[in-house]
Amino acid sequence: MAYADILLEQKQAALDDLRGVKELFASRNWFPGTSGNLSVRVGDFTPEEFYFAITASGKDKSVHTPEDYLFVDRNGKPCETTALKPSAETLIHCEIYRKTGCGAIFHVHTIDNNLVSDWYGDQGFVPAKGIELIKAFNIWEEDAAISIPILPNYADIPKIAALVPDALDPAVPGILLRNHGIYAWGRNAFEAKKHLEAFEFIFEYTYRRLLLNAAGSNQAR
Ligand SMILES: CSC[C@@H](O)[C@@H](O)C(=O)COP(=O)(O)O
Ligand SMILES: [Zn+2]
Repeated sequence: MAYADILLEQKQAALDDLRGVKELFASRNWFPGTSGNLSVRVGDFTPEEFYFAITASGKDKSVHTPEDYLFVDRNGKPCETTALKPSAETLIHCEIYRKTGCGAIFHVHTIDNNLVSDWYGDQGFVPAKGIELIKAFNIWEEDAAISIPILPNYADIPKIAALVPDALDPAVPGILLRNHGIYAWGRNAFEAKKHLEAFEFIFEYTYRRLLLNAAGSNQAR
């Protein structure tokens, strides 16, 4: 499917999704200092050809302007003539779409995801076990355990993007960049938001659990 074949209504629906999520996440202070980026895919998907709307780079994501988003192709190149630059991290979105065929990807920097990704950075994953919110990933097994992958936070984004395919765990719709933030995705904006919220719950839980452990409060367990 060519970009020209994507209906105006489909593009508008993607922009509406992005606007709603951006406003909500901004209200949670999930975009400090212009950090974070959001994207929603439009039209049909094949790994060889797909398109998505993504936040423009360096914008204040706590306000709405006519210059907040642009459409790009599978290589992260703008589909229409524009002065806007796509997110500096667009290539990571491209790689996640290409490998998973998902419909939306949300990236945020929070204190919790930074601290936890750094704490477990050397081992390359955050372990999570027996936390109820794991069910948000459609994992219903009792006392389930997952590992959330952590990639190094290279300044060179293509170098990070190249690591994405091997880091992906089909059961876990997210990847951390060490001391940077998380990418979470889903089949659509609703599911990507659900997954992101579950990850952030797990990171806050993990952080507090580590503090409790350090305080020796769980010695009976
Ligand atoms: C301003 S700090 C955050 C950036 O370096 C980057 O990690 C980020 O998430 C936002 O980049 P952007 O190009 O606006 O999408
Ligand atoms: Zn970032």
